[in-house]
Amino acid sequence: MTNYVATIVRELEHAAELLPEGACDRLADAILNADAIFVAGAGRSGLMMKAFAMRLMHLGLRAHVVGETVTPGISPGDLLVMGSGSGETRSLLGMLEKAHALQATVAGLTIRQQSTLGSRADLVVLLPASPKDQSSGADLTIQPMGSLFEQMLLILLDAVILRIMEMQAQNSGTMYGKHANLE
Ligand SMILES: O=P(O)(O)OC[C@H]1O[C@](O)(CO)[C@@H](O)[C@@H]1O
Repeated sequence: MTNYVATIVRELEHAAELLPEGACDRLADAILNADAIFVAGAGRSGLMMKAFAMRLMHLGLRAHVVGETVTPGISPGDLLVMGSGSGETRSLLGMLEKAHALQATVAGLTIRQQSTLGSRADLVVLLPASPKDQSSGADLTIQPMGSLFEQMLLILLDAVILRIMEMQAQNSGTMYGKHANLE
């Protein structure tokens, strides 16, 4: 019987080796230079972005999830971080244009530089994976649709959190003080 867990871990190790140099540093710098950080993504990609926003909040940063009822408007000096494997998810592209019109910076985490998100974001991090239609990168994964992308998104963003912790001399203890206490 195939050990699927081991197969997924091998896919992740391989994809991690293909990650562009300095991706974490560039994202960490953009986050620390922003007044507030907004995150957006659809479906499972969106869930990974929400997990990231939670850790940004634990770091004491002003983090918001686009679409939540309590999310304020974006302003100049803010950063919108979007995760989309295809880089073409329609609901996200409207936000990208709007954020630019409002003079916010956009960071895009996607697979293809030639996608709309990859070509229009101010800061682009390319993740080696396959988009949901598996039109490219299918040799990297046996998993369905965008699963490898979504896993890499979570791992890369967790690495960005570690980088910010290092830059700010924070640790799990300082962050745990901001953990939800009404759960
Ligand atoms: O990451 P993308 O290309 O924006 O696509 C998001 C969509 O893909 C999925 O994550 C499925 O792989 C859906 O949950 C979601 O609708």
